[in-house]
Order: sequence, then structure tokens, then C-alpha cells
Amino acid sequence: MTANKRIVLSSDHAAIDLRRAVADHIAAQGWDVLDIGPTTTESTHYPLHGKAAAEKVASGDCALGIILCGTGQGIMMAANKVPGIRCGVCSDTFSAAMIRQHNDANMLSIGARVVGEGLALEIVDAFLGADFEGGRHATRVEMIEAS
Ligand SMILES: O=C[C@H](O)[C@H](O)[C@H](O)COP(=O)(O)O
Repeated sequence: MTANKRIVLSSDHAAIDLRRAVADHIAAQGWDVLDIGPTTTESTHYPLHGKAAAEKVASGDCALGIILCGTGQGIMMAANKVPGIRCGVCSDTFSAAMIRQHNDANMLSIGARVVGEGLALEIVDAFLGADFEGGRHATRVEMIEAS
């Protein structure tokens, strides 16, 4: 687990309820949650929210980020356009742990139309509970960052 416990959350309209559930869940674990919305279910554009959250992580304001949309895919694509961001979409706990352990992911994306709340919270726990292993994986992450 990272020493910096500040984490940014954002979503589009498709994932408002799940984002709030994630926020409550991780706040109860002691995370300093920066939830940058949106606050209503009015239709919005996931690239805006993926970029905004990614910039909070890339700037160092937040150590990690969790972003959500209908599938988790579009908002992940937007986040990964920001230099320094490594974000993966996860629908299972194994992948959620592995993107931290092997890929040093600093953002997790979840699809609110793909997984239910119970599994989503387990995915979040797997992501936040894992640490980067370094070693050969550091070489590979450096290759991503250099490309
Ligand atoms: O990757 C994109 C996300 O799944 C969006 O949440 C989705 O495209 C939004 O669709 P709609 O505008 O039909 O709610």
C-alpha cells in the first residue's frame, strides 16, 4: 500500500452510484478521497472526466486514481493519454492486483455496466492492497514510459 493515501475518483453519468459506493468504501479504510464528480446523472462525456482525474495523479496531487464509466474502457483510454498514467480496466480481482504488482498501474478503471457493486469493491480492495514488485517489472514499466 502506498504511503500517500490521497486518491482521486471520477466517472461519467453511467457510474455515479458505483463511484459513490467506492468513495464511501475507501474513505472508511482511511483513504483521503478527492471525488471530482460529476454529481448528477445528466449525460456527460467520459474523456473529460478521465483526463481530469489523470491529471490529479500525474501532477502528484493524488497517489492513485479510480475512474468509472459504463464499461470502464472509454474513460481508461482518456486517462492513458496523460503522460505518466498507467491505467487498466479490471473486471476481476486477480487483474486488479496484477496491474499494481507487475505494471505499477497508478489508476484503476471499472465498468459500472459490467460488474456489480460487490465485485467492484473487491476489485478496488485488490488494487489498493497490492504493491509494485519492481525488478524485471520495473524494466518493462520503464520501457512503457520511454516509448
Ligand atoms: O466507454 C464508454 C462508457 O462505457 C460510457 O459510459 C458509455 O459509452 C456511455 O453511454 P451512454 O451515453 O449511452 O450512456
